[in-house]
Amino acid sequence: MMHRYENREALAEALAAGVAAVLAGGIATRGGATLAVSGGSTPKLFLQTLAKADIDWASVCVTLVDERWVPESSDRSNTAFLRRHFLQGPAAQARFEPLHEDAEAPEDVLDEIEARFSRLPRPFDAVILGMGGDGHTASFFPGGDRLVDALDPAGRLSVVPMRAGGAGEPRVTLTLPRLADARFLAIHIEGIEKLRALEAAEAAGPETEYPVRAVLRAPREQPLQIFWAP
Ligand SMILES: O=C(O)[C@H](O)[C@@H](O)[C@H](O)[C@H](O)COP(=O)(O)O
Repeated sequence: MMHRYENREALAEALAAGVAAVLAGGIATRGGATLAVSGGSTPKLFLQTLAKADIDWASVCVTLVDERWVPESSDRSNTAFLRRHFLQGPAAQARFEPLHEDAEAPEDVLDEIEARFSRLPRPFDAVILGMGGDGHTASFFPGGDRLVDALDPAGRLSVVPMRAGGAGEPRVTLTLPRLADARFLAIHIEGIEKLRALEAAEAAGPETEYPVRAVLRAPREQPLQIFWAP
């Protein structure tokens, strides 16, 4: 289902209101809620808006859909981005589950990260994905060395490392099955270039070409929500 807004402010307000309602619903019915968000640049305004929502943030667990393997002191760190733009004000009460640990390579600590994520409630209440102009989402990059594992709908892992030409540093990413069963699943994109890339991804073709296809094609009870503004 496609939601188009006149501008990015209106999109941020609408998406934040929708996610806050989903989280409040999770808290009311299950006593807690889980939210996985994307890094990159697009989510900043949405996250700043969501952080002010009047919900019981202490009952919310927040995590990332993917992380760049850099220390938190790096301006490439999605964790640092979240701490700066989201885990502030009321939302500072949320519990943050990091995807990164202090180690040279993701493989050094992968078992610990996998174990932590396997203990989180499943499915997530809300997952908000971004998308790159090359059709990647989370760290499902075209040409990624673990792309097939990450997109395996029957895969049992929650987290895989990923290296790809377009990715910069090594990444860790939640896997397709861990993300695609979210109660509320959204892709948030802005700008005409990303809209065109999404349209290209909606056409027939292999998932390895535009990995976001795996998300677009995942069978779901509730429709995937796409949020776009120019
Ligand atoms: O860590 C990351 O890089 C993201 O989670 C990634 O999947 C992001 O959503 C897209 O690359 C879009 O990024 P922009 O919003 O910066 O265009």
